[in-house]
Amino acid sequence: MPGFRQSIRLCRRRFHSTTQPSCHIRCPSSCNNALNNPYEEVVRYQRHPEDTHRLITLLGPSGVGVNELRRRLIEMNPNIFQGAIPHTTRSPRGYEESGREYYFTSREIFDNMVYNNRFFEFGEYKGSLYGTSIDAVKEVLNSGKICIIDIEPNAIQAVRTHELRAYIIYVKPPPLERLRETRQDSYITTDYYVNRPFKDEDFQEMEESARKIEAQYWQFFDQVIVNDELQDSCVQLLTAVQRSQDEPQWVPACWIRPTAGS
Ligand SMILES: Nc1ncnc2c1ncn2[C@@H]1O[C@H](COP(=O)(O)OP(=O)(O)OP(=O)(O)O)[C@@H](O)[C@H]1O
Repeated sequence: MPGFRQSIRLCRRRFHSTTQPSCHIRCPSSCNNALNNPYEEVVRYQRHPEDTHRLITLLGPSGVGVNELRRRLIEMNPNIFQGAIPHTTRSPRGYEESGREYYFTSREIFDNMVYNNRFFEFGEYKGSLYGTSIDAVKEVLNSGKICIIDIEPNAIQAVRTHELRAYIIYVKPPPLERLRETRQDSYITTDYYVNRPFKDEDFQEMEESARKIEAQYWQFFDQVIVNDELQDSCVQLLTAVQRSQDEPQWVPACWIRPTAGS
């Protein structure tokens, strides 16, 4: 879905580069806000085979390869892995079908969903609204598949719920020297160019952004993948995703419903 990726990405970029609030993140009232609380009670959690899968959430600085990794994982086995279909208020193009590329909705319905906190994040790009909804994620999970989405760091709180039990994977840039070597033939999408080769300042921006994300959110990462060689990163991602579903993990205690007397 290049259209969506590009639109939401550019809408995110505008949000970061200006003070104009063009991209919005949902802040849930469930659990206490762990961001403001340095200590969080955790418990060991083992997913039961009949439980829905944990939501796989990727995040990282812009351009690091989050979307590439997500795309490759889904391509590996589309019967197991699936992204969430985004909502948009833009009109469908000839080949597009509602519920396949996007859920095409009116602005009124979209606004209603915003009002009812149904989006993890949403934003406006070229006059149209785009967003990832909780219901779209739940639809994938309820179908028995593993849902994999990418989010902005600010949306971490919105996915850390007992319903979604998000497993958060941080995609970290390798050192500058390795970025230069591995991205020689890669292209970055910016506000001005759909695709152009990476420059040193893109790498520096990526590193700066990574530092900020890590300083603020490190404690929420279940797994860190240094995206050096793409093939290695894909293997690491697949292993992490399998582990997240099949092996016991530490999760916030408030995700596990308290039993009487405990
Ligand atoms: N390990 C890698 N080695 C070489 N090129 C890579 C690697 N990872 C990603 N790329 C390339 O870097 C470019 C940017 O990756 P991608 O579009 O996934 O970024 P992103 O993290 O989703 O950023 P944004 O949120 O800004 O879209 C793409 O052309 C992608 O193919």
